[in-house]
Amino acid sequence: MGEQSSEPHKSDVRPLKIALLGCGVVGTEVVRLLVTHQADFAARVGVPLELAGIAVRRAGRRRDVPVDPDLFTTDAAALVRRGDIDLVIEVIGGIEPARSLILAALENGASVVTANKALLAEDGATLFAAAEKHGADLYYEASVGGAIPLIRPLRESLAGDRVRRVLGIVNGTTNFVLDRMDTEGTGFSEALEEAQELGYAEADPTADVEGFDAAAKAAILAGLAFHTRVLASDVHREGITEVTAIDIESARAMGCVVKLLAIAELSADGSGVGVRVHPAMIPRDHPLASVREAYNAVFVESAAAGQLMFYGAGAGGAPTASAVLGDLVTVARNRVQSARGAAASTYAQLEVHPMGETLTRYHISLAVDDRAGVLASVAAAFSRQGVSIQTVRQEGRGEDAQLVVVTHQAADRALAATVNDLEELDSVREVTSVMRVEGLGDK
Ligand SMILES: NC(=O)C1=CN([C@@H]2O[C@H](COP(=O)(O)OP(=O)(O)OC[C@H]3O[C@@H](n4cnc5c(N)ncnc54)[C@H](O)[C@@H]3O)[C@@H](O)[C@H]2O)C=CC1
Ligand SMILES: N[C@@H](CC=O)C(=O)O
Ligand code: NA
Repeated sequence: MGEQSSEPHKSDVRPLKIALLGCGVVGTEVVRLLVTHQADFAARVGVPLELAGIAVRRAGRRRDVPVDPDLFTTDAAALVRRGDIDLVIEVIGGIEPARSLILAALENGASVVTANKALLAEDGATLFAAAEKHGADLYYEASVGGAIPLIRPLRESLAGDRVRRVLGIVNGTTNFVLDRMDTEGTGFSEALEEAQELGYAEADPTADVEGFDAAAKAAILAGLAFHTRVLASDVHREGITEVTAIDIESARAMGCVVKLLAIAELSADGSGVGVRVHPAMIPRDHPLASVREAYNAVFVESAAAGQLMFYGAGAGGAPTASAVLGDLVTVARNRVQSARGAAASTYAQLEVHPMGETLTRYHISLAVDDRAGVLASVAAAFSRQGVSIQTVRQEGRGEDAQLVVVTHQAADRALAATVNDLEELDSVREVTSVMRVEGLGDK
């Protein structure tokens, strides 16, 4: 920062008091930045912001934050109910006690900033209703894409356009793991441990590697993009635990890289949305292929704006704290002006279509017998499900014979049924790799 107020705040102005819930990876950085840049915050908001309490799970732990130790409490419920608290930052994560604490804070009239995508994608409606009822703000920029401004552009900048598709990498941990597997041949567990040490992973990293975190983010993005309500449980979800070194090699052989993608699309007739999270191969010259380490990137396609791309640090303490503090300044400014941000817009009430109806393309590698007629039997399996093949090539001979098939677009259900059929063929010794392909065009 470094920017200073040209007019120092007046000492008789009542500061806005902040309760911080959780002092882990993100919370620690929030405190550090809030304290270090106190004067800038006061200048930007118009009144000083004062950290009035920090709720932690365990008392007495040595914490590397520059504040009075008396601010720490293990009684988060009492802290959010205090009459002097204006703003609450929730960075505990998970469903409970975060939900009860946010509801109590809103009932108490405080505005809330949260990074908690799991909670928003499970029960955001209850939280937004409480914010509305009590005339408070509920902001959540850090919940998707860490530091990257995504919530505000969708909620405000694109509010006059019609979004058709959102496609991106929204989980830093899995991108970090897949990137290490691809570029350095690192094993899955080793790469995951490194991501945990760097503070990217959720408290339970299953949420990352099984795609729950990305599914929650996809639900939030889809809801905002299409003005509807989407829950994490509506999202088709596949994580990266089944991605093998063979998949990564197969992708490389076809000039692709494997990424965990989150995709939300409006159906052709606009009557519904499809929302999915799964690993997919994308061409190495696709912009998403160059998203490395824990970075995130999201494409938004809309009717008037065309294609927009948002890129940046999707995880980590300081980047996430940046988004939290951006929201904090906004809700604090609103409070100073006795104003509120716009309520959540969910008027469209779109149906969420099942994955089976979604049009996708598959890359399939098969270990096959190397004899006449095998290609015909494989092609027949595709044809039985009405799936058109774009390319097929044989690699290796004899015991090493492999067929690599890339399909045209088809309903995902037909592609999955084709894979089942292939597994039953005598001439197919093993289906060695199956993965969806994105970014090759729609046909
Ligand atoms: N770490 C990251 O890169 C990002 C995290 N987020 C979200 O930010 C939130 C916080 O994440 P992290 O800081 O990484 O998690 P963390 O696990 O490092 O920190 C959470 C803290 O909350 C504390 N806590 C648990 N129960 C508590 C209670 N009842 N009262 C007070 N404190 C309690 C824990 O002891 C822990 O210190 C989560 O919702 C996460 O999904 C969002 C974007 C990025
Ligand atoms: N665990 C998440 C943190 C940010 O949301 C991730 O890895 O992206
Ligand atoms: Na963000």
